[in-house]
Amino acid sequence: MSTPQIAFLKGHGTENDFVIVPDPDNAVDLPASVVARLCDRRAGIGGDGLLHVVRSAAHPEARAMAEQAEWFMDYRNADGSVAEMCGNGVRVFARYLQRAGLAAEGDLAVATRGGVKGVHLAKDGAVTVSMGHARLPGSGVRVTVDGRSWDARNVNMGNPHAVAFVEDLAHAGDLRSVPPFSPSSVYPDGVNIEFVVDRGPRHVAMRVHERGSGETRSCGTGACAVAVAAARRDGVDPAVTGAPATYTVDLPGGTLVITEFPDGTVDMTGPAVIVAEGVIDPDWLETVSG
Ligand SMILES: N[C@@H](CCC[C@H](N)C(=O)O)C(=O)O
Repeated sequence: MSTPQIAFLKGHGTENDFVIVPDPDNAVDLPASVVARLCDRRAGIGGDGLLHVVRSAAHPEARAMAEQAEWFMDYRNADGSVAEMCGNGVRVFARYLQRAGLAAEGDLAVATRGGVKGVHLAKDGAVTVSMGHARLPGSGVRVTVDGRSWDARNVNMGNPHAVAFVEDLAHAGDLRSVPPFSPSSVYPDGVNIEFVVDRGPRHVAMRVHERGSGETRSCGTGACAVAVAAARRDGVDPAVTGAPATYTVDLPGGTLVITEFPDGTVDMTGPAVIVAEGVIDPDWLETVSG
């Protein structure tokens, strides 16, 4: 039997780039090995991750959310591993739905492994995601790169982050070749690590080493974790002041604006772009699926 043709798109949010595979009925088999080949920048299409677009009702992990959100973002990292949440991914996912005529400008809900997220597609092209609550479990960790080490704050945005304030972003070294953190009891499933410097009042810049993808040019959940960690470091807690706190976060691939509200929820706003679409060559797919 010949392999069926599978459509894909390519998109990015602040240069965190994704292969998008629309598959409403959850009919496409995407084992980790195939995802890793599709995300390979030389032998595949290339991406920091893959967005498998499935109707919630058709996916066992999302069926319970189908009443609240028609579409499920089945997110995979570039190495094929599964993650709970991807902030830039949700924005690009929503942009794809809009482009495909499956969502309109305004509000929609997207199911993720981290729960249902509210998304707003604005007229000016910006996309805002209600990311839910940031959790800051007490335990900190130590992050070491090239002989330098820093205390890092443990922030959970549905997925795990360790946020380290450094003197210079260059001190994070070559994050492509040096995984800066080894598995520990604090993060048995691995962790995303953010390196942060100040740029001005409520304005920071960061680099990130993503679990399952290596250094990327942006990470939405990471930017939220950084904004919340920076606020606490600055003595700002919206739950105490009763006023929202907004931080601007510069990343190598662009800028994200993060607001934490008095109820502890976090909104993230940034761009989302579709750059191409095509068809995966069935012969190639057969060789990598083998
Ligand atoms: N790039 C994403 C985060 C993707 C998941 C992450 N690598 C993990 O394993 O938790 C974002 O924009 O949030």
